[in-house]
Order: sequence, then structure tokens, then C-alpha cells
Amino acid sequence: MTAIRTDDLRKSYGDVAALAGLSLSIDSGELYGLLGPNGAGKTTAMEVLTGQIVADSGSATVLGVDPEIDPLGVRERVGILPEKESPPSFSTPREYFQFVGAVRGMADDAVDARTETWADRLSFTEKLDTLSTDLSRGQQQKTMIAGAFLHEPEVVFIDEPLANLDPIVQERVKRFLRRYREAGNTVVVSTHNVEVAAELCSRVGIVNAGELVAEVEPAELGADETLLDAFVENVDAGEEWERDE
Ligand SMILES: Nc1ncnc2c1ncn2[C@@H]1O[C@H](COP(=O)(O)OP(=O)(O)OP(=O)(O)O)[C@@H](O)[C@H]1O
Repeated sequence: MTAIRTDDLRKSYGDVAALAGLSLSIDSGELYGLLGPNGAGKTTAMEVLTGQIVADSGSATVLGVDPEIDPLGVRERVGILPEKESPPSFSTPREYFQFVGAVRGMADDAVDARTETWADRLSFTEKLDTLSTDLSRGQQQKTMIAGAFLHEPEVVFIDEPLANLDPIVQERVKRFLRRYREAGNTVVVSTHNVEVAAELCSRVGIVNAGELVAEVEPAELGADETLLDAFVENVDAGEEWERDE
């Protein structure tokens, strides 16, 4: 079943075409990577799909809901880890989860239980009652990841989820994401990290200059093929890349 679809999405900021006809189709149960260089349009695509901005033209649906027509309807069905946001400075992670739980209509005891589970999973139990302003960047990222998944939505959009995390926590997040997908959920990961995309994703869409330029299933790559090669070929790294070789 198709979980997410975009057809010829376009969005410009002045004369910058952030999305220049992006067409995507992602099935339920995929861990789909949106991989592209800086400025390729990945975040813009996630913002359109989650109803945070409206495209200039084209169409999009998430679980059959159009985010332009019903942004709150989409928000109810999905989790979001935005790239640039942090938990509110003067709340603690526990308070932030209570806020997320209230917005998501969760029962208090479910919020408490999942708060403990996530704090244990990402090793920040001792920070649950610390003001976010006093957390490290990685601890803030842990809080945001837990917040995106707290209500266990069937579709989750996560932008650079492993940024600022130490290697042990990165492995735990990857393991969690694989299990979440195996349970039938759909996860869209935006990243410019080729290794993360290759290791984690069931399918990778390479985005360049606002368009989908290739799709790769990392598990299907031959012994002499890499996702990095596919990336370089498709994003036109050009002469500079050759010179650096
Ligand atoms: N609010 C905005 N105002 C003006 N230009 C914008 C805005 N948002 C995005 N852009 C531009 O649109 C293009 C796509 O940006 P976007 O953030 O979607 O890229 P990205 O693929 O997520 O990049 P990165 O990997 O660097 O996060 C960029 O050229 C960016 O400067």
C-alpha cells in the first residue's frame, strides 16, 4: 500500500527552486531515505508532506490525506523530527513528553511508561528532570527523537536523526528504526550522510536540485557498487570531485 506520494511538487523561494517537480512513491513498511546534497530540497519536501508549508504546485498525500487541505489531519497520523528544532529551553524532557502526549491525546500512564522506555533506550534517564537549556546538543536530540515516536505513529519523518549522537546511541537509534519498520510502520529519513542511508534504508531516493534523480535499494547493490558511487554519478559532483581524487 502506498503510504506517501508526491506528484510533480514545486516550491520556489524567489528564484531558488527548492522543489522542481519532485515525484515520489513510498510504500507502507519502508524505511525510505531521502539522500541529497546540501540544499537539494529534502527538508522542503518533508515540510510540504507534514503540512508545515504549502507547495506552489503539484500534489502530495500522506496515508491518503492531502497535507495542504488537511494539515492537522496529517499531523494526527505522523511523527516529525525536524532538522533545526530543539525542545523548549525552559522545560525538562519529562515536561516536553507530557506536552507531546497531551497534544497527541495519550493517557498519562502511557506517557510515563514511554518516557521511561525512551530514557532507558537512549541513556538519558538522569537528565529527564534537567532544563533543556542545560542539556548538551546530543541530549536535546535524544529528547526530540523520543518526542517524534512517543505516540507510535504509523508514519514518521525524521531529518538527520543521528546528528550530534555518540556512536553507541546512533547504533541504538538505528536498531530501533529497523524494528519500527519491521512492525509495519513507515519511516522517511532525510540525510546527506551516504553511510547512514546505505546502512539503514530499505530504499534510497537521491534528490538533487529539487528532483528525484535516482532510486537505489542498498541491499541490492553488487559487490563493486556503492551508494556513494550512485550519489556522485547522480548529483553531478563535477570536476571539483575529480580534482580531489
Ligand atoms: N524559507 C526559505 N527561504 C528561502 N530559501 C529557502 C527557504 N527554505 C529553503 N530555501 C532554499 O531552498 C533550497 C532547498 O533547501 P532545503 O532546506 O530543502 O535543502 P536540504 O536538502 O534539506 O539541505 P540540507 O541538507 O543542507 O539541510 C536551498 O537552496 C535553500 O536555501
